[in-house]
Amino acid sequence: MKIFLTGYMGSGKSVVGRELAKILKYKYVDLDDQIELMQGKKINTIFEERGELYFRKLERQILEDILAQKDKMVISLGGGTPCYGDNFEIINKQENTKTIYLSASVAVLTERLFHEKLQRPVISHLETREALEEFIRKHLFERAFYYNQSEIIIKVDELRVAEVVTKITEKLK
Ligand SMILES: Nc1ncnc2c1ncn2[C@@H]1O[C@H](COP(=O)(O)OP(=O)(O)OP(=O)(O)O)[C@@H](O)[C@H]1O
Ligand SMILES: O=C(O)C1=C[C@@H](O)[C@@H](O)[C@H](O)C1
Ligand SMILES: [Mg+2]
Repeated sequence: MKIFLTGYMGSGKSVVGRELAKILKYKYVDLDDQIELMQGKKINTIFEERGELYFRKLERQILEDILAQKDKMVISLGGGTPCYGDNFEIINKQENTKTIYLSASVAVLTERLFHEKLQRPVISHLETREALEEFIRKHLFERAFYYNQSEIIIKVDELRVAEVVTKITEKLK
């Protein structure tokens, strides 16, 4: 089985995905890390040098590579991956996949991302907490349409990472 984690930046796809893979003894792939590895560049640099569209094409290519692999895997998608082109459709078309939306509130995302926005080119220009919150509110509203197409939805605001992992393993039974 391939388990795909979806959700907004800061929802915990990477930290939860890594732990979930350990517990299930599945291979772990972080789509963003994979892009950086293949390009030998940070995502920030790719955005700066080539722009977002180029990044989205890379993201799509790597998603296709992952889908072609046979291993049992946990895949942490990028925050935008399910929202571009037919990325979500090609995931759902595959047999034996589960998609899981880590759903966090605007307040929690703002709190987490304010300290980490510089690694994330989509939000790095937002200087104040208020500007970041306003941006996330609108952006999450647009993107939630895609994230909500995931088969399992976990509300993560009140949960520690280990608790999110436990919830997921229970829902997978
Ligand atoms: N359940 C949680 N409780 C507390 N902190 C959390 C939780 N989940 C994630 N975090 C923290 O939030 C930050 C963002 O998490 P993470 O990098 O996993 O998000 P992401 O969904 O992978 O984001 P991106 O889409 O940008 O890759 C990290 O500092 C992480 O430790
Ligand atoms: O939400 C987004 O559009 C992004 C999220 C990150 O995971 C990275 O894929 C990149 O920073 C873009
Ligand atoms: Mg991540």
